[in-house]
Amino acid sequence: MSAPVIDIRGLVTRFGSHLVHDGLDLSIPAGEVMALVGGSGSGKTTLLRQVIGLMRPQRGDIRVLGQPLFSGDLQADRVLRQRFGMLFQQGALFSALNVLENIAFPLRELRWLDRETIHDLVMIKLAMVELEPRHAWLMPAELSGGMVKRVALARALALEPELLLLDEPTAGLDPDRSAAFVSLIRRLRDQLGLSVVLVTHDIDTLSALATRVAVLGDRRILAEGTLDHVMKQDHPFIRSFFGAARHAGSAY
Ligand SMILES: Nc1ncnc2c1ncn2[C@@H]1O[C@H](COP(=O)(O)OP(=O)(O)OP(=O)(O)O)[C@@H](O)[C@H]1O
Repeated sequence: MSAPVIDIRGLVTRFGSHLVHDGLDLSIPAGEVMALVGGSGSGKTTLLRQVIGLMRPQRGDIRVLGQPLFSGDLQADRVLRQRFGMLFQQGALFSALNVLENIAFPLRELRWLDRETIHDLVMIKLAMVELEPRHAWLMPAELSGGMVKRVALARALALEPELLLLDEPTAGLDPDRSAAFVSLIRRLRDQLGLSVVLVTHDIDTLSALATRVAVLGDRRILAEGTLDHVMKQDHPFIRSFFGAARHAGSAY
């Protein structure tokens, strides 16, 4: 198996007296699409926030792309953060910036690209997510839910990351838009050779995208492996989450 893109050891997360993760271990191999599932409040989003360095755990080690997070070396931390992209649950676009400026944001932060190059790169990213050049001038409030997700995905891909993290990528989309967004992610993943980690509640999204599944529950990883392997594990959450799929027989 290839080297892990994310390696988490002994993670402990606490909000006041509320213990969310307690000695959680998880290793995600490169090249996989790992779906992270778990009950509401099991700590999936918190885990993603920790992996991108937005939150520091009370205890434990997180290595991303072989590098420790929070190394204390600001330059090394910045370079590491440029190697992964994150799609937040609601897109998290800057509402005062238009589409072009939103996608350009991480490129401008590099401080060494000129205006013209940034413009050209943004147009390439827009085409990658199947939007048109005219969409560059729209404000986030003028976009449909599906377009917000595409713009947020283009921004997450702006720096050509090796690792893409997606928090509920299809939440809030109708079935057709959801299926179209899933096939876009799958195509980009194949074309760009990305490793992907996604949090999802949606069994259709999971079965269409994931090559591996990790189940978060009881403050740790309950099961991890292929969908077939995980579905066979005997745990109340796993039984209820995958129950419909199991009854559907060969559908998954
Ligand atoms: N900043 C915070 N302050 C206090 N508690 C928090 C904070 N962020 C998360 N929590 C709590 O930590 C737990 C895990 O939250 P998290 O959002 O990671 O769960 P989740 O598995 O992503 O849930 P969902 O599927 O409902 O989005 C929840 O009980 C939540 O209330």
